[in-house]
This record gives sequence, structure tokens and C-alpha cells, in this order.
Amino acid sequence: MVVLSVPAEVTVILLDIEGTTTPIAFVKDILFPYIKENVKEYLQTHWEEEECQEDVGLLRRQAEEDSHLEGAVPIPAVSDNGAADLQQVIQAVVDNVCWQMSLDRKTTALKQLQGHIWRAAFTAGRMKAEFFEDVVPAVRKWREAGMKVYIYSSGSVEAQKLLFGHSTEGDILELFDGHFDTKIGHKVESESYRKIADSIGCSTNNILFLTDVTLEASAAEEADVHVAVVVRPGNAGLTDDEKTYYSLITSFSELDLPASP
Ligand SMILES: CSCCC(=O)C(=O)COP(=O)(O)O
Ligand SMILES: [Mg+2]
Repeated sequence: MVVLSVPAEVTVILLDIEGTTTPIAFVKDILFPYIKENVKEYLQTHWEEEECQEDVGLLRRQAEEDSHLEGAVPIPAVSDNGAADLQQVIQAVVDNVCWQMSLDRKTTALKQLQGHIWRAAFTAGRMKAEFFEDVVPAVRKWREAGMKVYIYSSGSVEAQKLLFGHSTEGDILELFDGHFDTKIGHKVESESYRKIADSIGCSTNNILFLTDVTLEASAAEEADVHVAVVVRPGNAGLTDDEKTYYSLITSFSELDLPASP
């Protein structure tokens, strides 16, 4: 087995979800289709609730920012014209969500609504999150060795907690010291990693970030975070240059932690 030695200064392991802890297929074939199949009914049922109105407000503001993009779908405000008008607005929200999802956008607005739509499915046990088999044993081992383990995903913190709280391995939320999402900044921006280090109370070079996306690895590295790119079945291929440049792992078990002092 190829082993990657974790530098001695690393005390925190920061994990991406999709393509790192969890198969892309679970996200693309189960989580995302659930949104497309349920978003309209969800909006119709929850429209009057404050949380739903906040979600729609965020999506509307995002739609305004996106208005220059090809295919962008505006979300009008509801006027006083009655039910027919409301149905048009709901349809615009549905179309906007589907348009964003067709581009696999990672906007905070989209991710927040998605988390709220998944909530019922996870809490009722209709959906259970999947992890690669090496994930849970490795995280337990890291923690026993004194490492802190955090999650940083484009999925909202609320959605992350649903995932780790309702998985095929049971409720494993307690294995994580904390969660970050795009509210701290986007994963392809190096400033996000500096803010994460600040929030944890460590230096960026105390963190090892594991991700499948080289743009994210590059942003983290620019902030002086250690990175390894995770190669999993179903992940996007890497170029030869990327394969040469980055430390690659195919399983968390390939990480060799420094011996405790
Ligand atoms: C609770 S994560 C759901 C998956 C998701 O919505 C997503 O965008 C995953 O992005 P990641 O940053 O984990 O690759
Ligand atoms: Mg990922």
C-alpha cells in the first residue's frame, strides 16, 4: 500500500464530502434527483413559513446577481394578484433551482434550500448517507491519535449534519469537531482556508485538507494548508500534471500520521 506521511505540524484534518468521504454517485443519483422530484411540492407546502421565505429571498437575490448569465432564471416577487400569480412565482423558483443544478452551482442560496428539502427524507429514514468504507475507521483512528477532524463542503452545514447524523453507519456526527460551508467563503478561494484556520484557532499549516477537486486543493495550498487529492471511483479524472504535482490517496487508510510525541 502506498503511504502518505502526514507532516508533524498537522493537528487538524479537514474533509470535503462529495468525491472524498462520499461517492459522487450518491450525490448525483440520490441526493440531487430527490431535490428535482420534490422541490415544487416542498415550496407549495412550506411557502408561508419564515424559513422557506428566507430561502426564497436568498434565491431571488442570487438570481439578481446571476441576471447577466446565459439561461439565468429570474424570480419575481409575489404581487397582490392572488393564487395564480403565486403559482407562477413558485414555478420560477423551481426553474431557477433546476437551472442552477444543471450547472452544479454551489451557491449558498441553492445549498440552503437543498438542505431543507432533504431534512424530511433523512429524519424519516427514507434516505441514508453513504461513505467509502475506509472513512469511518480512519476518522476514528485519527481522533484516537489526537487529531481534530472538521468538514468543509459546499453542502450547507445543516445538510452536512443530516448526512453524518443519518448514514448507513448510523449517527456518526460525534466524530467531527465542527463543520464549515460556503458561508465562510467558497472552496476555490484561498481566503476561506485562512478564515477556517482562524475559526478553529490554529495556523493554516496545521491543517491537512483532503479533496477530490484540484481547484480547491490549489486554493488551500495558496493559504499554506497541506493538501492531498483523493482519487475515488467515479471522480473526475486528473491531468498528468495534476497527478505529478499533488499527493494522491485512494483511501484514507493510506495516510500515515506522525507518531505522538
Ligand atoms: C451535505 S453535502 C451534499 C452534497 C452537495 O450538495 C455538494 O455540493 C457537495 O459538495 P462538496 O463541496 O462536498 O464536494
Ligand atoms: Mg468534493
